Amino acid sequence: MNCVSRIAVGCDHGGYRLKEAIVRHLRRKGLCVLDMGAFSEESMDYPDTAYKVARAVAGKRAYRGILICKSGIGNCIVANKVAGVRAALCHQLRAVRLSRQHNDANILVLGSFFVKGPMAKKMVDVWLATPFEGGRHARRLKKIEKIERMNRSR
Ligand SMILES: O=C(CO)[C@H](O)[C@H](O)[C@H](O)COP(=O)(O)O
Repeated sequence: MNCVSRIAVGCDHGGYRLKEAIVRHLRRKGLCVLDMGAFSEESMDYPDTAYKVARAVAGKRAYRGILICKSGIGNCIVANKVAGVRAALCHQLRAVRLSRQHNDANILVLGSFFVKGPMAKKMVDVWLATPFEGGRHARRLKKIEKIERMNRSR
């Protein structure tokens, strides 16, 4: 099992079933998965797991993260509060590719109300396989990092 490229995965109750399917999919591919919950469909608060996954990615305990809730919106809001995280909420394959090519997204956020099993797995595969293009996009990410530093100093 490839634990060098550990992927942290998290969800709330609304994303639980899809999270379970994606965790199985990743493990079948031989990837090392850090399943940070939720572990049932019992109602819970998405910030709890979204923050754990974001910290795991920002802290380099996972090289990528995947977050799932009903819309994906709340998870994305939480994850992007953590410096070093570039979380992208995607409902289409094209957005998934662009999130990697242009934004070097390190967390993929999915909404279970918008994306179902087979497409979600395809999106994850594309997301993991698509490289960052660098160049002008790297210049823009440096500006985001500068904003993060300025925010920390306030
Ligand atoms: O973050 C969200 C909304 O922006 C997620 O979609 C949650 O899954 C959703 O808010 C949960 O709603 P519920 O009525 O408490 O199940």
